[in-house]
Amino acid sequence: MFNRGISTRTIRWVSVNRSCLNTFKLRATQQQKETTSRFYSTSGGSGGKTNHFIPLTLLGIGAIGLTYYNMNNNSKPPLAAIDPTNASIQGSPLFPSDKYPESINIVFVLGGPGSGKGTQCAKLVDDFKFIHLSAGDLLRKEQNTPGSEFGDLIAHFIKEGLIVPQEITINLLKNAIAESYEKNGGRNFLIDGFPRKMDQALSFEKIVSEGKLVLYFECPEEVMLQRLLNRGKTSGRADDNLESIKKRFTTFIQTSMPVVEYFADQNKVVKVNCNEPVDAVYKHVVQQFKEKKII
Ligand SMILES: Nc1ncnc2c1ncn2[C@@H]1O[C@H](COP(=O)(O)OP(=O)(O)OP(=O)(O)O)[C@@H](O)[C@H]1O
Ligand SMILES: O=c1ccn([C@@H]2O[C@H](COP(=O)(O)O)[C@@H](O)[C@H]2O)c(=O)[nH]1
Repeated sequence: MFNRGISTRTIRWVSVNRSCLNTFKLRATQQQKETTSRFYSTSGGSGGKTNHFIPLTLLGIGAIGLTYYNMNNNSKPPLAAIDPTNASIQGSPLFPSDKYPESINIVFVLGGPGSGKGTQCAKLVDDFKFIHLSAGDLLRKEQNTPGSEFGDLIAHFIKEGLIVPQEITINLLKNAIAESYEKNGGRNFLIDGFPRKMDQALSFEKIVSEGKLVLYFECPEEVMLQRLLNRGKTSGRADDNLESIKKRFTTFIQTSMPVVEYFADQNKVVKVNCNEPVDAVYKHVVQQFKEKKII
């Protein structure tokens, strides 16, 4: 019924050749630099003519050097040609809200790493038969699928605490939702740890379905850090270590919080304090869901 495969158009950039992974790594490094540099970018201030001269000269030399380098390395595809984050996903929603007003309820579950999203989702599944789809779990599963051409790429982004190119994650989610819908019909879906970036939020609603609500767990960083370090003793996750955790926190604040704000502006966010015992947090969640008529 639904188109399962990751479309040719979607993966054209990945199947160019294996050396693409290096380009994505470059892209990942750029993603890190871009977000970090936001802290340092200031407008106006002390710069006079002499202050601009040196950086501009260096920039000019750099541009010439880069052009020369590219001319001699034309076996590598230009970054923009294969950069999936530049590609806007086209298509009509799998579940348009006018056709599926009631049968599909999408709840996005967001919160910092270790805030307890998975723990609370598991309880909602037990009590209310939600379908729980964790974007991180789907990515890890794809990463561990023998022969997956995305395996190395996903592993790299996860270890660096960065957001995997949206096409991959959205297609994994879209397929999982379609599969569940075929099997069970309309249901309440908890989409855990997604959308983590604005492009994902916009594309998902364009090609899958509108999000009805965002359950957002608010938690002090220190609490999340201790939870993750503790989980790391047994989880076997490549990103449950201090270095990756710090990167994940940075990505969350700089890249994922704007998504929460975007949905808050639409009055779709319910906020729950997760710095309480599991059952106390759960009580708040259930209460909020009842108020919003999700359950
Ligand atoms: N309210 C809580 N109090 C104490 N510990 C908790 C609480 N909620 C979850 N934990 C523990 O904290 C750790 C992280 O929880 P969980 O995996 O649910 O977080 P998460 O938000 O899904 O994390 P990630 O985004 O990294 O996947 C787990 O070991 C879990 O048992
Ligand atoms: O939409 C998403 C969701 C997750 N990721 C990557 O996966 C890891 C782990 O996610 P968890 O939700 O903590 O399991 C996350 O740090 C990202 O690197 C993603 O890229 N896109």
